Amino acid sequence: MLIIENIPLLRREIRFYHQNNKRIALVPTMGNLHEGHMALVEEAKARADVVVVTIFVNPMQFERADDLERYPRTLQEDCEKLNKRGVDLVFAPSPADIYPKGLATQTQVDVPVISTILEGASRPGHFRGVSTIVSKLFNLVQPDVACFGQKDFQQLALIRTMAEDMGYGLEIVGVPTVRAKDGLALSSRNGYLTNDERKVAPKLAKIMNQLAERLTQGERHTEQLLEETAQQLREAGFTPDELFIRDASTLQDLGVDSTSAVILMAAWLGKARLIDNQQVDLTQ
Ligand SMILES: Nc1ncnc2c1ncn2[C@@H]1O[C@H](COP(=O)(O)OP(=O)(O)OP(=O)(O)O)[C@@H](O)[C@H]1O
Ligand SMILES: CC(C)(CO)[C@@H](O)C(=O)[O-]
Ligand code: BAL
Repeated sequence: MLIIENIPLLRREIRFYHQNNKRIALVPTMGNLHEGHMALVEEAKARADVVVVTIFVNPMQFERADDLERYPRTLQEDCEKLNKRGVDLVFAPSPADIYPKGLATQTQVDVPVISTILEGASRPGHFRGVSTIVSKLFNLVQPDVACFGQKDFQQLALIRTMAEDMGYGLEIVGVPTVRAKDGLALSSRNGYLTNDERKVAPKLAKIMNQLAERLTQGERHTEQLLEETAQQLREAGFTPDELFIRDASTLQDLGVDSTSAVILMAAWLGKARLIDNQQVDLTQ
């Protein structure tokens, strides 16, 4: 497995893959890899000849300096895990490689509406940072296919929109959320939980499942459902941050013709902001 830290060497390798007619799959990450990331790697392997994983803690998408500073950086362990999975190339640049002029004058890519609603409203600038870095990675790696987790539901929708609007002509694959046995969605930020908080954390998914069940049973009074869910979260020890029931394809409010809903949740537990989501079929 090649580990490359600068752009000229990456370009050389990508040129080589193209000359040999290799189909390239890209898996963008911020490192501190867990089994969720490995599911993306396996999906990428199944869909291409060559798998490129990027590890870059992207400063442009962090709206809080303390979050950026404490984000776990574990490059050596990450590379060992990726090597065992048969990844071909890891691209792990520094911020100076990606943003040589700094952030203030860097060209940005923005996907209107979707970048400022829901999670975008509570994390201003976050999605502009995501679309900018992912756009840059698409240009550098020139993949045929790129894999993203459904755990970051709005991010996946944002990237699909950007790829289509900008004519990238690559396939965007959404991979189902990998969970711990007790139901907690795997996330690098779970590492911020204390042992006691870790025992409480799976209640987020449980409460979400109960809400999904009520929607499946035909309940549609969303305001009341959300209020009751927020109360359940508070009683379990969370501080709810975001709680939405939206149309899964438009991310707008449910309408009479909505066929699929998505529950989007973010809640604080101690120092960790946990997120989760679940799609619900409304046609049953
Ligand atoms: N549990 C999971 N199952 C499937 N995909 C996941 C999971 N966790 C993260 N991913 C995906 O891995 C990619 C990289 O995510 P990232 O490196 O931010 O990891 P993370 O664990 O989500 O960290 P955090 O949310 O704390 O930043 C994204 O496409 C993300 O959706
Ligand atoms: C897609 C991504 C790697 C861009 O920095 C990041 O937002 C993430 O890890 O989900
Ligand atoms: N996995 C989403 C990246 C972030 O929270 O910044």
